Amino acid sequence: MAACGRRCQPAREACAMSKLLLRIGLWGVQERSPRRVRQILLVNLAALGAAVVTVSYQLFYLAYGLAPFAQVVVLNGCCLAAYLLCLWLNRRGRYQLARDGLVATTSVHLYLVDLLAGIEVHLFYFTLLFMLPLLYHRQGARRLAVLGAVVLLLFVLAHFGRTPAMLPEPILRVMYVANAAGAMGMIGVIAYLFNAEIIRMENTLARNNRSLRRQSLTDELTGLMNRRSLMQFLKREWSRMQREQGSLSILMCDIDDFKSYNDHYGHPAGDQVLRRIALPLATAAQRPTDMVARYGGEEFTIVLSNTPASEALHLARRLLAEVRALQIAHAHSRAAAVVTMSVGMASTTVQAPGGFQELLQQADQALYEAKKAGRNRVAVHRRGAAEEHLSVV
Ligand SMILES: Nc1nc2c(ncn2[C@@H]2O[C@H](COP(=O)(O)OP(=O)(O)OP(=O)(O)O)[C@@H](O)[C@H]2O)c(=O)[nH]1
Repeated sequence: MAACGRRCQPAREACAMSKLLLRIGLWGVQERSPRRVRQILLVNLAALGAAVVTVSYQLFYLAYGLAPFAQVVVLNGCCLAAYLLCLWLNRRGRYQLARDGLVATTSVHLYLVDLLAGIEVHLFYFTLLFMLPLLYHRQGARRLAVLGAVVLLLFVLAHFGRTPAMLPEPILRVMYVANAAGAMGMIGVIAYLFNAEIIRMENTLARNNRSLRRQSLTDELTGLMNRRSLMQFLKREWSRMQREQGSLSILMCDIDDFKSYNDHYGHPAGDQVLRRIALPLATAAQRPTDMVARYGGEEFTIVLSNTPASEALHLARRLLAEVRALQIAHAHSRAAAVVTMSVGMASTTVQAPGGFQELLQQADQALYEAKKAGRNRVAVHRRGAAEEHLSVV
């Protein structure tokens, strides 16, 4: 129930008020469970509200003359102590007792005040009824219905069973309006706070969902897209290519002799290499329709939409040069004295049969050829008129 979200901006004052109420209602509360915090807040605010109303009445009796209201004044004093006790119980961690004590005290208090002085404070039963589902949300519908029925019964009994009012008509009218306004106001405040809480929860949920989705599509080590998002992207681009009669190229990149790099320099150093190599790859494919993903292990995949084979090959060569230019020493590589990579490339147009899985497979075959031919080079899967063949360039 802490801070207001961005939605509070247009209603800054209202937000400040809810913050103040939250601060008052949760003063000294150490609890973390949101449900428990809501209950404590509600009990504290209701106990404080009841205490304020009771004190107002005590002041009124004091000004008007205590004698005719002696019984009510004593009753008010006892109930005031009980409301304060509820606040104290919450601070001591006796949450259930505080809640039950508040509901019991309020029920009896309202009933007896009406019975003894006929002041129509039973209007506050509306507030109590509104609060019950929020206070006893775990109790089940049946128990809640029973509690609600008891409160309603008390309301009816108080309404028809109260003594004739001891106050003259104009004062009584004003009190009636004040009680009605007080009961409605308290319902409004509670509804406002809970609505603010629902909005805050919704925002948190949406934020968490976005973050989870990002995590499920991203490779943690390199920050590139992962294999799952690669597949989703390829599926989408494949359909787009077919719709728009375009072309698609795939580069499958694999670091050379990475096992021996790990063996000699250690796994953390290997991780660092993966991160460093991810950078030129990510910056190389920058069109919105391009994608770079970590396919798995030390293998990266680049998808280039609407890119003919000649352009894709140019990019592949540039990438090989950029990785070499990183100058990461690799004394145990069979390809060079620095870390290098091999690239397998496959391109297709809409006229070509097969799906994107086939294209991936072709790029993989080309990568195998590049490795076989000595690493640190590009191999292209070419589709001839009569047959397919691979060429290392
Ligand atoms: N540091 C690190 N190593 C990884 C990671 N994922 C895979 N590897 C390592 O990458 C190595 C890949 O080895 P191989 O598939 O034998 O290939 P290679 O040694 O690179 O040889 P060629 O591909 O034939 O050049 C394995 O030793 C894996 O443990 C990772 O996230 N971090």
